[in-house]
Amino acid sequence: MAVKKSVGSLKEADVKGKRVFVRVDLNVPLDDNFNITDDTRIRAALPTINYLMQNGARVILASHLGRPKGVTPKYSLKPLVPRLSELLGLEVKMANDSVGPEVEKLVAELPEGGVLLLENVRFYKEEEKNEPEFAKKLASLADLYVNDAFGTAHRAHASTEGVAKVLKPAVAGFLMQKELDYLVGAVSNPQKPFAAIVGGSKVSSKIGVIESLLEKVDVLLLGGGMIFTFYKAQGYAVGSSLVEEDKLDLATSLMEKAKTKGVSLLLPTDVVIADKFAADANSKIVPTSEIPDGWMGLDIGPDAIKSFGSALDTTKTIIWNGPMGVFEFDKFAAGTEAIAHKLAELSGKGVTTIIGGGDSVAAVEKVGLAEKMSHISTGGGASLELLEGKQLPGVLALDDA
Ligand SMILES: Nc1ncnc2c1ncn2[C@@H]1O[C@H](COP(=O)(O)OP(=O)(O)OP(=O)(O)O)[C@@H](O)[C@H]1O
Ligand SMILES: O=C(O)[C@H](O)COP(=O)(O)O
Repeated sequence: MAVKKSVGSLKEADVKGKRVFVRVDLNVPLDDNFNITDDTRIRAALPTINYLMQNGARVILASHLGRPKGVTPKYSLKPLVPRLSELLGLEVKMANDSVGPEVEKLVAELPEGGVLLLENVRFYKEEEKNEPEFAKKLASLADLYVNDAFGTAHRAHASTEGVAKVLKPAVAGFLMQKELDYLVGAVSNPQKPFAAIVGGSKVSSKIGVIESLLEKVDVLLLGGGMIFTFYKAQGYAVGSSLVEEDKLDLATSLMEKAKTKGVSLLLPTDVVIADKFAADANSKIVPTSEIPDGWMGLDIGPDAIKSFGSALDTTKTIIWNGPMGVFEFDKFAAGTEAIAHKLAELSGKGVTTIIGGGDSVAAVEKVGLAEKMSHISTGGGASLELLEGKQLPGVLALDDA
């Protein structure tokens, strides 16, 4: 079955005066003083909330934060209220619970265009267990369901999946739709040539993505820690670089598969090596075939940056998942940053550039290029699962278009 992307649209729902239950992903990072350190996910939820407010809906927002076990004050959503209110230009009301009489009263008092934020749905163990009774309690609060929590759509939880089965219509919000348009639409029906750049630490966590992309792309560029498993599989010495010994055969078979499919698979020809895994390590640049004992590859080298750049120059669609090196250390961030700059440049020339979540998004944001990309996913695990060709339970449960 093709990955579902055609879902009921919010634009077609009648929302005036209606109580609308909106599942958002406000799982944002907070520091020790409960300050939000990255509000991307809050801003990404605004188009749907603003639309509902402007169209006279009574908006009930539900989200999780972190992975609490039971009621845990440190995972309360209360610290988000000031920022959310500021961004929406209205005073958002906060409930102390996510179900029950107090919440029902606050919902009943909500004016048209008003917004109520429920407390962390994961304070109830029933949420992650997707218990139908809990889903029914959530559903009883509203007249229709909107899922805009793309980042949590790979979880079959009560507020992401269970409630969509009992509260109808159940439609996608604008963020959810945009994520599906890019991560399913643009990837399954790309403008060609289509290139994928896959990095990150281990090949084991990216097998599904690489296998699925090999069916679709013309060019596959590999970077990050996983390349050393590919090099070792070809008989090269890789020093103390990250290697998954039990994945050597798999690396060989992925290279063979690329050949059979006519995919041009490029591995970096040179690497930046370090004498220890640390920000202040000594470093040098060597051809990938000449890594000395005791040294480890922590970034792709300048020749690789050049050849990756030329391979990308002729493409029309690019998807990127996973950093090219240990970009958290400045000394080993050049490869990842160069790819981010290349994609920004190509975006300006009309190439569709999609950043598939997780650390690559953090890297693009670090260099201030997020605005330049066609699409930056707000989902880590969710985007990875979509790129692997998996169905997301939170999407499957929504009405068909
Ligand atoms: N050569 C390398 N050696 C060791 N670690 C590396 C290397 N290159 C990149 N990494 C590390 O890989 C990590 C990211 O890997 P991961 O597989 O989690 O990528 P991701 O898919 O972008 O992230 P997420 O899993 O959060 O979606 C980074 O922390 C980075 O430091
Ligand atoms: O940050 C995420 O990836 C989502 O909010 C999902 O969170 P979870 O991994 O705790 O389910």
